[in-house]
Amino acid sequence: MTEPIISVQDISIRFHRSRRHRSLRDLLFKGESGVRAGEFWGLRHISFDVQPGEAIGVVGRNGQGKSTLLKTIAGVLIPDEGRVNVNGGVAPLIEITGGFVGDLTVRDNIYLAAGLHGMGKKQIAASFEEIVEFAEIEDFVDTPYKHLSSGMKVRVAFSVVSRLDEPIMLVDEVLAVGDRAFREKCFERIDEMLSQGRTLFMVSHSEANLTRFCTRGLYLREGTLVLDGPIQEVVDQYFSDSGDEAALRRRHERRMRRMRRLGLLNEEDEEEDDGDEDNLRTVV
Ligand SMILES: Nc1ncnc2c1ncn2[C@@H]1O[C@H](COP(=O)(O)OP(=O)(O)OP(=O)(O)O)[C@@H](O)[C@H]1O
Repeated sequence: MTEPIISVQDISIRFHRSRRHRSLRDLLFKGESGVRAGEFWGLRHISFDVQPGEAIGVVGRNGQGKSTLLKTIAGVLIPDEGRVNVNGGVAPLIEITGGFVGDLTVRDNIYLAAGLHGMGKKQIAASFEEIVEFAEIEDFVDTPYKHLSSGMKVRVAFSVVSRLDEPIMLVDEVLAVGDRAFREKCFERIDEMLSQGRTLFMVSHSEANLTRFCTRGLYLREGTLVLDGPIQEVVDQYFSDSGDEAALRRRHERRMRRMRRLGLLNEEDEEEDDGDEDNLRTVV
């Protein structure tokens, strides 16, 4: 096995319920092993290694630590305990519009964002047309960023960040903002990046997206890693734990359609299966 590109060793992150940011005092006096009143563990004792080129899907219900984990890998959050080693640059497609400046034009923002990620002026100029074209905002390059619609903002940000030549990509649910056609373009771009051997971390609640891109899954519950394994196994466990009957039904229907296409299902089987909700969990 090669050297891991990401190594997460027993990390924990403590949050305060009533303060968005921890104070300097919190950062300096962190000797206690537990949490103080009003604090909780956003992440607790998380460990895993990632090999270059792996595509990892992170699942879990809302508020279980998925974004916190991605932000830690991006270096935006520093763990209170444990260590994270990231051996390569990161293209963070998470909260991607965050670094953009509302009063600056789209053009200036493209130069600013790409520059902050280490692209030289010449390099940006060479990619500028392509970035604008991918985002489909040709008519708005001199418009202040704040006047774009939220979908257009995400397009610009995705277009810039996905152009960065970084070996690690972090993708959060930001893509949910784009329309269907643009989302498909983004997915093609992610496919392209994966085929170049980049490493992917993707947070998603969509089984289709998780199984399309990822081979391995990490399942977070209350800030702890409850399962690290093949993506299908992790997704199955997640949906079954969350009792998401609608998702189970959709998955069941997809499986039936697949079997029908392959000629593995005859009409009698289909009649028997109709409305058999109780069997749903065992079939999927
Ligand atoms: N900077 C912060 N300060 C205090 N609490 C925080 C901070 N960031 C996250 N949290 C809390 O940590 C917990 C985990 O948040 P996180 O955003 O990682 O969840 P998530 O699994 O990504 O959820 P979702 O699916 O809703 O995006 C939540 O309770 C959240 O309120």
